[in-house]
Amino acid sequence: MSSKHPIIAVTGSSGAGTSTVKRAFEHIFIREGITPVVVEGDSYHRYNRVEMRQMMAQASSEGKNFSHFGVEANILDKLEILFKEYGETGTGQKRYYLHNGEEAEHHNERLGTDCKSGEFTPWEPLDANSDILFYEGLHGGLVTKEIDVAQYVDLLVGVVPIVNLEWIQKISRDNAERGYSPEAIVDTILRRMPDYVNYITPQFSRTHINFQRVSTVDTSNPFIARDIPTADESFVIIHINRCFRDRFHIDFPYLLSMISGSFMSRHTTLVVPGGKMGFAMEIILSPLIEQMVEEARNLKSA
Ligand SMILES: Nc1ncnc2c1ncn2[C@@H]1O[C@H](COP(=O)(O)OP(=O)(O)OP(=O)(O)O)[C@@H](O)[C@H]1O
Ligand SMILES: O=C(CO)[C@H](O)[C@H](O)COP(=O)(O)O
Repeated sequence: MSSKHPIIAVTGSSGAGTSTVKRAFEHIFIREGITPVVVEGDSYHRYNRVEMRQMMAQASSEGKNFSHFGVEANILDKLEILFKEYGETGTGQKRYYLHNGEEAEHHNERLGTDCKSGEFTPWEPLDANSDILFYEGLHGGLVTKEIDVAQYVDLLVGVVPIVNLEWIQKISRDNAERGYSPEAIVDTILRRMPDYVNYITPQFSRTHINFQRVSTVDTSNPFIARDIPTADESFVIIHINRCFRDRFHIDFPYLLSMISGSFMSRHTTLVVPGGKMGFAMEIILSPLIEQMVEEARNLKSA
């Protein structure tokens, strides 16, 4: 943990809604006058799309499991090094994984490169003089025997819909925005399942705060669902780790009075209507982030 150069990580499975939550954080940063450097977890994949397909075919022919959720398909030792370096000096390098032609065009224009969808941009230095590093991706809370990414994270947030909802969100997004067939997406979910259990879910016991969306409509068969349940068709369960709650003096009675329709289901767990998720994030997280950044600025100027 570094209080001079704080790191915030939003971690969740593919389709969980981490990109959506990232936008909520970006609004907080703009409003609070905070300059972040943003690191996308997908840029720590080890292989580009063509290489990954070759690796998956090879693993499959050997009867092995291989997916983006696992450690072998990613350079998580480098992610750990980035977090350590940023925490110590506020510096480091980043790159982007290009999911589609639109992202490729945007970064090619910016960098004068000719990268294609499914490839990485070249590594580039992080912008100097940032207030915080903001990571969004699959492995912000990862700990294995060899790698410990979580140790450097000052605020670790889990985004975890109930699993049927997560699958509906993934199938819908990958079909509409990434052009994959529903059958191909279900194959990906199945192939990733062992790594999901071994590497993704354990992270949610290390998070400081989890946001878990639960739907109030029938999602019993997520594989035939046509629409993503809307905000009004859901609640969000917000679980705050006890030590973290004490460190930042999180005041549940205040939150209950501010968020209409909210209630406590346990002494560390607040439930809010789905439509209030953005607002809840804002009033819970803004003061914590403000405090972290203020402490960091004081340390830097001391
Ligand atoms: N709170 C929400 N309410 C309604 N829809 C949501 C919510 N969160 C996410 N979604 C929808 O679920 C889909 C997946 O969300 P998102 O793209 O944020 O996932 P992700 O975790 O960033 O996935 P990846 O890591 O694969 O990019 C999107 O279509 C998004 O609009
Ligand atoms: O979802 C992901 C991780 O969250 C991967 O970024 C995604 O699967 C990349 O693979 P492809 O570009 O082949 O779709």
